Amino acid sequence: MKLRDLTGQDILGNDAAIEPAVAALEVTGVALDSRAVTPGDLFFALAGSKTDGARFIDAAIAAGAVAVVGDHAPEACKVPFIAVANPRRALALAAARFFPSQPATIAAVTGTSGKTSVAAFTRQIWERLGHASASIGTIGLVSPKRTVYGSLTTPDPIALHRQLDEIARDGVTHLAFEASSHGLDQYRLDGVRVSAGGFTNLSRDHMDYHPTVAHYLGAKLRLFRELVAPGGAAVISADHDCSAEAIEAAKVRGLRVMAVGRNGDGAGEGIRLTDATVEAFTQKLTVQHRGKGYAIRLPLVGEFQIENALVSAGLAIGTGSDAAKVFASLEHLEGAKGRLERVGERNGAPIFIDYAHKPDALVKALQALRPYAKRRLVVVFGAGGDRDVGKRPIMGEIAADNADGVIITDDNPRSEKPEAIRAAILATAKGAREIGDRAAAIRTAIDELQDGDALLIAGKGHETGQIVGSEVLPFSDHEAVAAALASRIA
Ligand SMILES: CC(=O)N[C@H]1[C@@H](OP(=O)(O)OP(=O)(O)OC[C@H]2O[C@@H](n3ccc(=O)[nH]c3=O)[C@H](O)[C@@H]2O)O[C@H](CO)[C@@H](O)[C@@H]1O[C@H](C)C(=O)N[C@@H](C)C(=O)N[C@H](CCC(=O)O)C(=O)O
Ligand SMILES: Nc1ncnc2c1ncn2[C@@H]1O[C@H](COP(=O)(O)OP(=O)(O)OP(=O)(O)O)[C@@H](O)[C@H]1O
Ligand SMILES: N[C@H](CCC[C@H](N)C(=O)O)C(=O)O
Ligand SMILES: [Mg+2]
Repeated sequence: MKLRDLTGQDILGNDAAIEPAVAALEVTGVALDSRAVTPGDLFFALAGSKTDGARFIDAAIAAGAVAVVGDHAPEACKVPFIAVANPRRALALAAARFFPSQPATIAAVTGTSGKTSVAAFTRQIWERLGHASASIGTIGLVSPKRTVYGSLTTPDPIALHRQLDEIARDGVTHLAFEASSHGLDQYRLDGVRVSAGGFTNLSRDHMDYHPTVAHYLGAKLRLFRELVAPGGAAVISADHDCSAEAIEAAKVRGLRVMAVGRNGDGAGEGIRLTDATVEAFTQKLTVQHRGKGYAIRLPLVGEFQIENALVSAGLAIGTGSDAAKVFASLEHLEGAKGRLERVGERNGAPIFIDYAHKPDALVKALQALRPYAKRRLVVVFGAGGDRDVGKRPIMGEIAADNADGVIITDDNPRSEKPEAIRAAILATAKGAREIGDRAAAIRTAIDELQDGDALLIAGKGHETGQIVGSEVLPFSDHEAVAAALASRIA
């Protein structure tokens, strides 16, 4: 591929004038990290949160980079340097050129909570309707031919576009993926041909990264303002304070707005939830779409899963699937791993693993489990290190207010002192106990369960490791529960 194919005016903007000899350079790859450069690559020097990629230009050239793209030229550069106003966006668009195939139908979902669930549900709906379907997000890539564990919710643009190209060539026609606020803010998903965008909700999260809530919402709304293709669908949960702003952003772009939820547009394109009742571990729903009523038995615990299911249904309908078939398929949904997942019971008390690691999710998870606790509702949780410190006391208070027994333990301490993280939560979690060792905390909570209790183990969901310092130690809440239950039986 020639450099000009990756750096057209549409990618670089009008201020980038490239000499013909440079434009004709042969480029064999794109790279955003000097340590990953291979000979023939075009290196993108990105200013980041920890360091500046411009510091690694010489290292990239030494590794074989044939040209460099960045926003400010270094004093001396041994290979052609192309200056652009927005190197991150240029990288994503170049990556889309380099990895050109994409599934024909792509839905992206954003929102503080529910993205992983919506991506998984949308994939399952399409699958049931006979489409070769995949999802990409926090739990990695799930597709018919390959399943790859992921580390970021929205992968970096090179990894993302490479995966899109691979799955499209595998025959995947339908993809649902998660658009995190970091991903949107860092232009990781630019260049993806998004047919429909979904928006679940907005609550406190990532205040270590976004300077204000408005900035956080603004990042999420990039999905509608800039990324969903013209004429595409915007499926928006209508039951939140920010719903009107999201709907407005989509309308301004001329997208097909589908408002879903209790305030959804049941007479028109959206989906209105008209009734919901809990029945054992399922929920009976009635919904309305284009004026027609549908009854659905959703096989999931947690009121919030209704929102996720309706956004998913909207994404499938908004990309052309038959409404009646879509609603029928909701009866077969399986929750994403570690999302209010019932993993066992002791003395008749159900044990749930959930990924609630932010305040709103913790409230919702505890409220969802209240009907299953005739006696005590117990929660075991902590908070991740090197992340928003402000959420810790808020989550402590939520646990104290919404549970009858609270054990504060470690999540992923990362570079922080685990006892300091626990102390910040304990400060507001009145009556809570402290057991730092997560396996021991889970064991203790399970040991104490009696008939009529319910246990929530929150924060790590599907995770298979615990990040302590820079090490990832093998750890899974699922395995810890299984071990605790086995030790009681033996
Ligand atoms: C804070 C953040 O979002 N950082 C992301 C960002 O890195 P950065 O550009 O800020 O990195 P940096 O370390 O400052 O380095 C700047 C540049 O120098 C380059 N470099 C650096 C060192 C070197 O030797 N050579 C070199 O070229 C780096 O590759 C980078 O391009 O861009 C990188 C490439 O896309 C991401 O991998 C990286 O994610 C880090 C690993 C991360 O932990 N991100 C988390 C916070 C995140 O993105 N989470 C979201 C949300 C999850 C949720 O919703 O809860 C997600 O989508 O997962
Ligand atoms: N629609 C929702 N409203 C409120 N809370 C939710 C909703 N959906 C899920 N949750 C809570 O958030 C947790 C994470 O859900 P999920 O993984 O689907 O969201 P996510 O947006 O992908 O989160 P993350 O950004 O951490 O990857 C769940 O375990 C549950 O506690
Ligand atoms: N994508 C989120 C996941 C947090 C999960 C929680 N277990 C923690 O470590 O804080 C993050 O990286 O901020
Ligand atoms: Mg997720």
